[in-house]
Amino acid sequence: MKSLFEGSFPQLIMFDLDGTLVDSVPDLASAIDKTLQSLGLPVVGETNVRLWVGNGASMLVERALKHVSPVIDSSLSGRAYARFLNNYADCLADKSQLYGGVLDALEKLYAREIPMAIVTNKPIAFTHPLLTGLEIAHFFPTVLGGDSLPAKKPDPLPLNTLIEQYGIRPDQALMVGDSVNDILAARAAGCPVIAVPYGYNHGQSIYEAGADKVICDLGELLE
Ligand SMILES: O=C(O)COP(=O)(O)O
Ligand SMILES: [Mg+2]
Repeated sequence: MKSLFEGSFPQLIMFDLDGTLVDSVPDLASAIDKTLQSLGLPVVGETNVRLWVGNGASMLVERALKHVSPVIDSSLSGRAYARFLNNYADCLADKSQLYGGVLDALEKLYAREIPMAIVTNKPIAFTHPLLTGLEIAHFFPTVLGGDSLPAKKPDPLPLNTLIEQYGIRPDQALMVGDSVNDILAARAAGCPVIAVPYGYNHGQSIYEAGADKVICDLGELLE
C-alpha cells in the first residue's frame, strides 16, 4: 500500500462492507428466500444472491423478483421489499462472518491510528447492527450506508463527503472494495482503490475492473 502513497500510509481508508469485510450472503439469501416463500414464489438460494449483491437492498429484491416472476408490478415489489426488510433485520448477523485476515488487519491499522470509515450500499439501519454483531463497530467512527446520502456508489458522493469531512485531498484517501461500484466511485472521486477478489462482483472478475491493485488478504494493506 505504501507504494501507492509514496512511502507513507493513506490518511483515510474507506472500506466497503459486504463482500470486502463480511461474507453476508448467507443471511441475505435466507431473508430473500423467506420473502419469496411468503409470497408463494420459488426460492433462489445463495449462489444467485451472491451475483446480485452490491447495489443496495431494493435492487437485490428487484433482481430476485425478476429471476422468479415474469410479471412484477409495483405492488409486488413494495410487498417484497417490506417483507425483506423485516426478514433481514431478524437474521442479519446469524451466519454472516468476517473474511479471514480482516480482524487482524483492522486491529493493526487501528493500532497505527489510520482513520477508517465504512462506505456501503447496505441500508444504514442494517449496517450498524451488523458491525456491532461482528464486534468491529469500534474501528469505524464514520459509517455511511446506501441511504445515508442522496446518492450511493458508484456515485462518488459518499467518498467525496468523507474526504471533505476529514479535510484531506482525494489522493490521500484509499477505497478498498470488492465490486466495480467501489472502483467507479473511487475513480470518480479521484482516490486510489484496492480491490479484493473474494467478494461479490456480479459474477465478473475484479482483475479487469481497473483497480490500482488487487489483494487477496487485507493484511497486505500493511505491507
Ligand atoms: O447492500 C449491498 O448492496 C452491499 O453493499 P456493499 O457491497 O456496498 O457493502
Ligand atoms: Mg461490496
